[in-house]
Amino acid sequence: MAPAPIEEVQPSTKPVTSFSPKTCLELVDQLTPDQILREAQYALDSDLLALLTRATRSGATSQPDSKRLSEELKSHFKTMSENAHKPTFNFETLTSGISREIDQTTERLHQANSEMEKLQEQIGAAQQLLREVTRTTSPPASPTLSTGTTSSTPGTVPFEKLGAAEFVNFKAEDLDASCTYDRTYRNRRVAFYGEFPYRYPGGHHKARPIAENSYLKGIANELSKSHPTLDFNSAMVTKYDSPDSSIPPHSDDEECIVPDSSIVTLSLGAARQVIFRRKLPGEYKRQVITLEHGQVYVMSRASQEDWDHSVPPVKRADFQGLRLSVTFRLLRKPTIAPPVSAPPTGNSSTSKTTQAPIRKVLILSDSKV
Ligand SMILES: O=C(O)CCC(=O)C(=O)O
Ligand SMILES: [Fe+2]
Repeated sequence: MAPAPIEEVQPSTKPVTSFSPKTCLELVDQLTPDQILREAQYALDSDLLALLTRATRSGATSQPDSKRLSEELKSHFKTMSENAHKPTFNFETLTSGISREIDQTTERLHQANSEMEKLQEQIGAAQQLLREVTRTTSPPASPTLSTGTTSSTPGTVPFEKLGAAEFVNFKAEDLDASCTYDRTYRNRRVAFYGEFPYRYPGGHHKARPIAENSYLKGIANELSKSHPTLDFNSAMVTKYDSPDSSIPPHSDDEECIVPDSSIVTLSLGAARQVIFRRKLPGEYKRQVITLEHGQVYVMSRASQEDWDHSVPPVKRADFQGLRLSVTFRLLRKPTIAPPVSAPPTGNSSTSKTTQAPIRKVLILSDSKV
């Protein structure tokens, strides 16, 4: 059977009236449910009407064309129903927009990071330059001995050099011959004499009084006579008898040295250098003194917190021979730990010397070894 011809449908002849959105809403409010349905149907029809009009105008009366028209209608309805459920914003557009923003921000972050790295490099170079300039241009500090219990300020030096006259007649060889050395380090020997034992990182010495009428006693007596304010109760003789003989950087900061006392060193024999370094972080200062025979230098115990000192090795060709130093210190009376098994006495007025327990500590500071 031949398909019925499609009648041409005239577009709606309804008069076109324009309403403001407000009026439209008011009108919709007044419609009954049936009227709303009819209006919706009309809106839908007007789309269909337009399609049918287009199809008939183009003479689509044959079967294949009517099939095409029906396909077109189906696809039209499909699109309409899909659009009806689509959200008002496009999710994909939104996410791709956001990821583009993220990419741009990340790129800007990378640029900022590399700028920051460049700046840090420049700051490092500037700091290095400043250190160099400070090292080469800082004027020598005035030789003010940093004494007292507080730490020294960068402007002061940790030693004071005293005159040599009183000790020039003492001989390094004679002192060496009269000493009994009680410790031998890698390249120097040490003889300790004192009322109390002396313990430091890397070594310790038992108490051993300076013998009356000994050569060392003569030196100690001379020191007490010529510098009566310098108080000491021990003397340590160090023997440097080769170019390698040296003492590494260290501080005489042991607890057993009386905190506000002075540490006095006499140099006998060949001249050697002593190097002082300020050891606080961020502060660079170095002082070198050359000690001749008979010279004395004094350091405060407090300065040991901020400075270290050393006697470096010398070149073989520069080695001038035997040097002995004698270091006088004021040591504390050691505290005695109570016997481990002793029952509690219940006596709260226990003497101070029996209170401190023996503690084993791992010492990580530099040593005199
Ligand atoms: O020999 C010197 O001048 C330094 C000795 C010294 O630093 C020490 O015995 O602690
Ligand atoms: Fe020392």
